[in-house]
Amino acid sequence: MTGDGDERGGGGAERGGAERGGGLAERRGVDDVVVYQPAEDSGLLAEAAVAEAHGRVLEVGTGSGWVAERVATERDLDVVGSDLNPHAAREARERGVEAVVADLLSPFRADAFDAVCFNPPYLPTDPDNEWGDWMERALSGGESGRELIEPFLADVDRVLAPDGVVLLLVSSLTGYDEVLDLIDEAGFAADPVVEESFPFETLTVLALRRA
Ligand SMILES: C[S@@+](CC[C@H](N)C(=O)[O-])C[C@H]1O[C@@H](n2cnc3c(N)ncnc32)[C@H](O)[C@@H]1O
Repeated sequence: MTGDGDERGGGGAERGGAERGGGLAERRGVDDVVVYQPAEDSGLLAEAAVAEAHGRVLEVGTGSGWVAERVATERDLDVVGSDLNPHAAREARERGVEAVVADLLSPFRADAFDAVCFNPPYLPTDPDNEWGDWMERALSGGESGRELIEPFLADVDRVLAPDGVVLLLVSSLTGYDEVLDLIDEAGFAADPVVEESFPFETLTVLALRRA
């Protein structure tokens, strides 16, 4: 998505549980529900994944499940979505996507996937301004913008089958060259698949293959 955190979330996220402070939503355990809804970044990841994915596919941070659903239906591939946010996993399942609650790649076994897609939370965020809710989890990449990208890249080789591909969305706000360095350190070579510029950022989806 384009611009700052509000713009990224404003078009892309839906806030549920309107009643707060002990209201019905909180009593039902759904206070502060936020699931990131498809936006420009989602569209770019879907375009790249439809073009490049093969075999068994994992979408990390699936949010609404919209990207995973597109890959499954347009390519007739077996796709699993995962998200730290249980409300997202549920929404993805309601869309027909097999989805699980997971922290990045931790529960998945070695060599499990032929393609792994990720549109990470990537906005650099001042720690004093972090909201600590599901919206912040969907948007914030911590102070550097790379706090989710770093552990993802450090572990993704493990779950990737031979000849596997990783499709990673990168924003210029996150530090493109710094992400390329992390990719290199993780033993991958990167090729841009799709790229689009907006007033405040350029979004690129990179295809990573073992160097
Ligand atoms: C920018 S949103 C992308 C959502 C969806 N893939 C899309 O493109 O529309 C990032 C997603 O990553 C999820 N997320 C954040 N931290 C995570 C973690 N540690 N493990 C898995 N998912 C995480 C968020 O809940 C959110 O759904």
